[in-house]
Order: sequence, then C-alpha cells, then structure tokens
Amino acid sequence: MKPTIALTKGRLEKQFIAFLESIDFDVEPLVNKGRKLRVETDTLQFIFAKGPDVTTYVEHGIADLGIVGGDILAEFQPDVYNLFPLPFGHCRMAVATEQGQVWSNQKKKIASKYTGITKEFFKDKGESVDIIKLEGSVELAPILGLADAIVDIVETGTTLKENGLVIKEEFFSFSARCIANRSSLKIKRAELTPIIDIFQKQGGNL
Ligand SMILES: Nc1ncnc2c1ncn2[C@@H]1O[C@H](COP(=O)(O)OP(=O)(O)OP(=O)(O)O)[C@@H](O)[C@H]1O
Ligand SMILES: O=P(O)(O)OC[C@H]1O[C@H](OP(=O)(O)OP(=O)(O)O)[C@H](O)[C@@H]1O
Repeated sequence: MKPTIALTKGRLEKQFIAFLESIDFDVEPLVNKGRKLRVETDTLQFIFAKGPDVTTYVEHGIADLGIVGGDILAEFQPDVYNLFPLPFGHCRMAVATEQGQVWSNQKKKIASKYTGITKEFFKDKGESVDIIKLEGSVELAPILGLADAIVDIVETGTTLKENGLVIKEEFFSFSARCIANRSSLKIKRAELTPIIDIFQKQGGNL
C-alpha cells in the first residue's frame, strides 16, 4: 500500500501543489484530477478533504500524513503527531469589531467558526462571553448586529477592511502543518521518513 497523504481542499491544496512543484515533484496528476477526490501517483496516494476531515482520516490511520491549517489543529485537537510547519497558509487568529465600537464591560456576543478557540481565548482572559457559531462570512455578524465581535482568520486584512471592521487583538499566528498518524510513523517509518524529510528540509528553505 502506497503512503497516503490527506490534503485540505481549497486554498491549502493550491499552495501545497505549488510547494510540491517547487521541489520538482510531478504534480500533473494532482493538477488534472478533475473532480476526483483520490489520486495515485507512482509512489503516493493523495486524498482531498475539508480540513477537519483531514485530521479525522489521519487520526484513524486511513491517511498516514496530512496537510492541514494550524487553526484546525487548535480547534479540534486531534490525536495525531503534529510534525512541523509548512511555508504557506500563514494567517493570524484575531478578535475584530466594527470600527469605533466601544468595548464595554457588559457580556459580549462573539461570532465565530472557531468556537473552541474562542472559548479558550476568553476563558484565559477570565471573560464570560456568549459564542455564536457561524459557518463562514463571519464578518457579517457585527455589521448586522448579530454579535459584538468576531474571532476569525486574518491574512491580508482585506476582508475586515472592506467590511468596516478592525482588529482588536491578534492572539495566534499559524501556517499549514504536516501531521502524521501515530502508528503509521512506527509501522511505515521506512516509507514515510524520506517524504517527511524532504517536506521538512525543503519547507525550511522556502
Ligand atoms: N484567508 C486565508 N489566507 C490563507 N489561509 C487561509 C485563509 N483562510 C483560511 N486559510 C487556511 O486554509 C485552510 C482552508 O481554508 P479554506 O478557506 O480554503 O477552506 P474552508 O475554511 O473549509 O472554507 P470553505 O468552506 O470556504 O471551503 C484553513 O483551515 C486555514 O488554515
Ligand atoms: O484577511 P483576508 O486576506 O481578507 O482573509 C481572511 C478571510 O479569509 C477567510 O474567509 P474565506 O475566504 O475562507 O471565506 P469564509 O468567510 O466563507 O470562511 C477568513 O475567514 C476571512 O474571512
């Protein structure tokens, strides 16, 4: 059985393929996969899934390695080896509010896709908040009065800016990371070590 790598679809998939290309890996089967969710090359099998599901496939040993955002690891805390950062997917997690919002002492409503991270953040501050779970377009929540603030990913800051929001506090910087199934690292050490080494070494050079 070829080693299996689970890739996060979307942004990270594109950036990971560019990374593979930069280390002279033949990415043609990945680039031309169409709607296929499983692609085999001569040496590897790739599967494509949403970030939280990448961690599930790796945790269950269906995938040996995974490429996933640090945000997903912080939110879901899967039981996997969190091996090393990759040189793409750099973002920050931030609390943001409407420009000019007065931050009173009253209990706040915080909207986020990341309820676990939000809960931990305010718990560490000793502040009790009501958390409202959203699935995306989180920046809408303060504008429309659903929440006082959001906790969300910021990369360039464009989405915040174009929606009249400002960062109140940044608290977590992260990038994409390479994760591994705990047993695979022992059982398939011989096959996985060269892959891990090249990702880690080349990642450091970019
Ligand atoms: N604006 C961003 N810039 C860079 N990386 C990002 C950004 N937003 C998210 N990411 C990273 O990419 C990963 C995948 O995000 P992406 O937006 O592609 O998928 P998603 O969160 O499942 O959203 P969607 O449901 O729109 O596909 C995130 O877990 C995070 O690590
Ligand atoms: O700082 P920026 O460069 O503007 O990037 C940040 C935006 O990117 C992500 O949203 P995404 O595009 O994944 O859409 P979503 O709101 O549906 O999650 C994130 O949730 C922010 O909204």
